Parts: sequence; structure tokens; C-alpha cells
Amino acid sequence: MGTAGNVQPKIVTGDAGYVLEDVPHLADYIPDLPTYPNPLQDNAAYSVVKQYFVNDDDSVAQKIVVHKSSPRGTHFRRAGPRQKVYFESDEVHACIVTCGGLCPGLNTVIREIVCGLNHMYGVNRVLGIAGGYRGFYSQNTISLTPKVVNDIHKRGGTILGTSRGGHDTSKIVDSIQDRGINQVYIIGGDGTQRGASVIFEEIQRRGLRVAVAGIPKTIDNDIPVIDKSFGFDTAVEEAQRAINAAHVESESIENGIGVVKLMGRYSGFIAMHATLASRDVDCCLIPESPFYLEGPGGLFEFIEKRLKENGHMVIVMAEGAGQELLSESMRSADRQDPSGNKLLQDVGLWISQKIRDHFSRSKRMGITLKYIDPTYMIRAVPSNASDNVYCTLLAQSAVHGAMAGYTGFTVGPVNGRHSYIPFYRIIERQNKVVITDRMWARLLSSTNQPSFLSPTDIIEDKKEEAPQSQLLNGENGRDDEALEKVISNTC
Ligand SMILES: Nc1ncnc2c1ncn2[C@@H]1O[C@H](COP(=O)(O)OP(=O)(O)OP(=O)(O)O)[C@@H](O)[C@H]1O
Ligand SMILES: O=P(O)(O)OC[C@H]1O[C@](O)(CO)[C@@H](O)[C@@H]1O
Ligand SMILES: [Mg+2]
Repeated sequence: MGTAGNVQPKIVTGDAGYVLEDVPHLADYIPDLPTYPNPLQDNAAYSVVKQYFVNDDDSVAQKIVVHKSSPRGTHFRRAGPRQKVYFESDEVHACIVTCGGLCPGLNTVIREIVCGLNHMYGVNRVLGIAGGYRGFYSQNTISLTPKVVNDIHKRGGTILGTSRGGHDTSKIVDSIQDRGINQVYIIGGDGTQRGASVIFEEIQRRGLRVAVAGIPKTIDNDIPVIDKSFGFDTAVEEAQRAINAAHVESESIENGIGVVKLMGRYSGFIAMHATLASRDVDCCLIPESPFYLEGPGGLFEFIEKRLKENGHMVIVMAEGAGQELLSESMRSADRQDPSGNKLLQDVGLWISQKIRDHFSRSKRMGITLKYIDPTYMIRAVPSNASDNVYCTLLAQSAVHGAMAGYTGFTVGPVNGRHSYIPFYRIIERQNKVVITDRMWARLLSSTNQPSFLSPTDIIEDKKEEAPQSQLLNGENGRDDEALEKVISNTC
């Protein structure tokens, strides 16, 4: 497996602290490339649109909450069609690959890349790479036409298949070169984007005229910079069914407890949003917010209190929550999946047993606990209507970017505007719930659960570690290190 990081950032500066973190372009390393007028200018659907082509100077601000004296800050290149393109329609030979875990909307993105290339740019040659990265060198390809992909957005999963592990950079680039592919669309999460970055570096090293475009996918919503990843809303919606079931079960019996475990390896966004959406949840546990079980202020005490007040309760937890407690009590070897991601133990099962044991030991109160694990059900469904629209925009932005000769970029909305973001910004860290942010405060006030943290610890630590921290607004800031310190000090 390769490592990313050999690409020189393309930074453009301007007045008043303006910074553009630009994406690479084929013309950066191939001289005298011919350009062509964008065929969209003759397309009846688009020619009526005023200012259809994006101005080359358009950029999107990363930070939109500013003060009178704030510098203008970091910007990304705005996505969209350009007046000039760097490929003629009949020379484009594109390929699409999906990698990592499933996510609602994968098929919609595949469909819209194929249809976007065909309907907007007259491209007829698009290959599907089967089974993730390793499919480049170990599987047959699938020919993708608008007809083949016509109905696929109605199905969950990915028609191309996916996998973890198996990223062999030079074999992948050999396959791209041997097949004469000149546009590569790579759909996947943080690991996939790391893989895309090294593919791009190798392509650039070989001097190939091949555009590499990443489309960010992750149900955990842990990709930084972009507003939100596709499929996330669908997953949150689907999680409501499990939470409703837990609520119905728990309120139908005296001292009923429903425990629901949701995905979220390192980031608790699904659990947090599903909790906020439901209003039936009494306690939400996420990896970013440490908690403890026993003693004053602990989870058991809170459960007892809530059962006395309401007679029932629902706990929602992300799969990555409380892993440190779990590994303390059940020593087990660290295991990894083929991509090197840590394999987690089932925290839902573990906590359910701990709660049962506690109440049977204390004999103060008899409880009935039902554990619901809808893990794969929330990601194997087709995307909902708003995710479908979002996937369409992502796919079209990626197509416009590749046709315009941009490469080594991931596409995604930044403050609502689709942008081209250099790979290094997408892979430098994972997005996490900021527990000193207003959103987590909203959750705490909605569930009325304890924070399991002492506020003085947070304030003291913020003073000490991050004097200029902006954790309160949590807008894609780079404050995770300070936050991690807060968390580890309060464990
Ligand atoms: N540092 C890396 N360099 C090259 N390839 C990588 C790297 N990290 C991961 N990959 C490859 O990317 C692919 C997907 O990675 P991974 O299984 O971590 O899923 P992901 O893209 O992070 O998606 P998700 O976590 O949302 O399921 C795998 O084929 C893996 O080999
Ligand atoms: O079982 P799989 O397919 O490896 O996927 C599980 C993981 O994928 C994710 O959905 C995304 O990383 C995690 O939340 C989860 O731990
Ligand atoms: Mg990942």
C-alpha cells in the first residue's frame, strides 16, 4: 500500500489574507495540451442558462463566519463546467470504481457519472471496474452505458461491487495505462481517497494524460472539509425505524430499556443526528464523548434515575463508543480488516450485558432490556430523494472537473457550494463530532443526559492547549488535536 503526501500544494494568495488551495491540472505537468470548446455551449438544455460556465476566478470560502478584521482565509476552486475542455468527446475513455463499505447512493453516483458524461459531453466509453481497487488488475470490466445504468439508483449497494484492501498502486496504474483509460472516477471513503491520491501521484510521475477525480463516500460522515457525505441522511432516516422499535418495546414493559447500536467507527455523527431527529432517545453515546458506568454521574446512575422518572428509556450508541472501557474489561487481540482499519468489538452487546448485570446485582429495580443492531440495514438501502439529488450534483461536478483537465481532486460541497478540493486536504484527518460545539450541546439538552464530562476540565484544557480555539462554532476547523487532549484528560 502506498502513502500519500508527495504532491506540492498549489497555493495562490491574494489581498486581505485570501488563500486559494488549488487542485492540480493536467497542464501542470504536460506542456502544450490542446483545448476544445465545451460541447455544452451547443446543448439546448444548457445554452439558455445565463452564466452557465463557471468563471475561472470563482472560489468558495471555507470559513463563512467572519469578523470585521478576519483575514479572508482558505478558499477552494468552485466546481462546474468550464468554457474550455481538455478532452474531445470521442477520445474520452473513462472508468469508475467503488471501494470501502457500502453507502446509500453509490449506484446513483455511478449512474450520474455515466449519464453526465454521455448526455453532457457525448462520451460513449465508460468502464466499470468490478470489486474495488483490486478489480483493476484481477477482474473483468463492465461496459457502462446510460441504458445499463438506467434503473440502478433504485437499488442499494453498488452494481460494481466493492472491497477493502488490495490496493497495488503500480498494478492499478499499469491497468489504467494498458486499457487506454484517461479519466478515472474513484468513489469511496478516507481510505479510498488516500488510494486515489497515490494513484494520481503515480500517474503524474509517469506523465500520463489521465484525470483522477475522487467522489467522497462514507456513511460515517467522517470526511473533512465537505459539508456532509452522501448517504448520511438516508442512513439517519433508516435508523429511525430501529429507534422507533426500541421505543415501542421499552415503553410496553415496566422499566424497559431499548439499546440501539448504529454505525460510526470513530465519529458519532449518525448516532447524534438519529438521536436529534427522533426525540425518543434518552441517552446517546459516541466515540468522541467518553463516559463511565459505575458511581456518581455514571451511566448506571443515570439509567436508574430515568427509569424512575419515565418507566422506560432508549439508549443509542455508535459502534465506536466506549471501546476503551470494553477493551479494559475484555482483553482481546487488536484485529484489523484488509484495509488496516481496526475491527471493533460489539459494544452494544457488551453494554447490554453490563446493564443487565448491574441491575440484577443491585436488586433495586428489575429491568427488561432489548438490544437492536440495525448496523447493515441502514447502509444497504437505496438513497432517499435528497441524497439522490446530492449524488447527481457530485457526479456532474466530478465530470465537469475531469473534462476541464483538473485532476487529483475530490469534489464536494463547502458551505453549500460544490468545490474541487485537493486530495491532501481530504485525507489529512477524519471529521469528528466536536463535543464542545453547539450541535452536541443541542443533543445534550434534547436528551437531558449528563455530559459525563466536567465543564471545568474542558475550560481548563481549552485555556491550556488551544488559546485561539474556535471549538464553539466547529466549522470545519482544525482543532481536533486540542479536542483529543480534552477527551483523553477527562477519561
Ligand atoms: N493509505 C492508503 N494507500 C493506498 N490505498 C489505501 C490506503 N488506505 C486505504 N486504501 C485502500 O482504499 C480502499 C478502501 O479503504 P477502506 O476499506 O479503509 O474504506 P474507505 O474508503 O475508508 O471507506 P469506508 O471507511 O467509508 O468504508 C481499500 O481498497 C484500501 O486498500
Ligand atoms: O463490516 P464492513 O463492511 O467492514 O463495514 C463496517 C464499517 O464500515 C463503516 O460503515 C464505514 O467505515 C463503519 O461505520 C463500519 O465500522
Ligand atoms: Mg474509512
